[in-house]
Amino acid sequence: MYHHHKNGSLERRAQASNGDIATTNATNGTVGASNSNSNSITRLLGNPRIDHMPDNYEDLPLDFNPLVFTSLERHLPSHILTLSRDLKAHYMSNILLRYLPHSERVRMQKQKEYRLKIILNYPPLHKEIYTMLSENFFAPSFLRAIKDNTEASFRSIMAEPSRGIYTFEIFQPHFCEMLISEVDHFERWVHETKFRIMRPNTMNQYGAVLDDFGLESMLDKLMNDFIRPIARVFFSEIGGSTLDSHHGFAVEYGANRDVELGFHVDDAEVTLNICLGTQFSGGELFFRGVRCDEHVNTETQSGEVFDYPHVPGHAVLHSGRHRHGARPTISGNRINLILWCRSSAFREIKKYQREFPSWCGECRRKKKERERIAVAATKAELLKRELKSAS
Ligand SMILES: O=C(O)CCC(=O)C(=O)O
Ligand SMILES: [Fe+2]
Repeated sequence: MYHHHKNGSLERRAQASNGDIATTNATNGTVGASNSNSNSITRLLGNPRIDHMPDNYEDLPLDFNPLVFTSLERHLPSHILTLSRDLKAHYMSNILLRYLPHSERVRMQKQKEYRLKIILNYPPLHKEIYTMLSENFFAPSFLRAIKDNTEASFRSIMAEPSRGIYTFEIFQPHFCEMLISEVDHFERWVHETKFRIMRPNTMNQYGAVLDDFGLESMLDKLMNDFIRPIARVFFSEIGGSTLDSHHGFAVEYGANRDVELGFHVDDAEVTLNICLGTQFSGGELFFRGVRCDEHVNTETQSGEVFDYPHVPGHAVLHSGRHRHGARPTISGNRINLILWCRSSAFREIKKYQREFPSWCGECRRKKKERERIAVAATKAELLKRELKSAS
């Protein structure tokens, strides 16, 4: 991500990526894992068992997209196929890990150990927020819209105050309070035990990664069951229907906290930003148009300027490439839950796309400009011919 204050250039909000990978390539014949100290234990069948019905892995905490596991299961040797789902998942994880670069594998392993160390030691304050209980978490209007699962039902609870920016009520006040006190409780525990934690990203001094202290699976459910259905409708051209990993964290502003957040784009296809509270003034989000990598620092067009004042319990859903920042929180405290939702499929496809992306405001503007010039040239040419034949 890129970040700039008033005059500099945009900063990239750096955060170690979540470890998405491309699916493995099954060749014909046997795919042997290249590990010198295990001869033949991890061998896959080259041809899938078409008649085998694979397990569903969506509810397991896995390092890779559950769909990869479902596909890969058809390639398992028979002595593995009969094992429990957990063991099969473990076996397949080991295979998949070998397709990652060494550095990525090390990073994932370190993250796992880090999270485990926290989870084994940190005593949660509100156990009830660690598993998704939609009736207790969400505003009734939001739940109804998700249940209906149509564009019309989503539109009925949403505003789109500026192109590509959707706002709606999402959380019940009570749930916001519990989340805030859980984050406070965690911060206090960190302080008291002198535990060295990692901040959500390079731009925040404060705030906590919710995924690190036990909320990962709850947030995964939030993304899969509640946000992806919406993103599928409104962000389909930027991978909204294939969101498959997330980075979930809380940002805190006010006295003894961060003050503001500079201009940046997120390391996300789709960003969910929910204000949890409490009492504050200032802290507005400012948006300045969607940009592709190439145009991230280009000028803002007048139609792209949009400011949004946060409302507790309400969410803003936007493209991660929508350039934005947060104004200083002038008084009080503001705490927001941020869920960066990513699509490994979209990122993979993007690598091979040569055409201009239609979702970039600058690419669109340039294309229009080219069209305008072409039309003007054609008109001029026609006029010239008319004049010629008239004379
Ligand atoms: O403070 C906010 O509401 C914005 C936070 C944000 O943009 C981010 O964390 O990526
Ligand atoms: Fe952001």
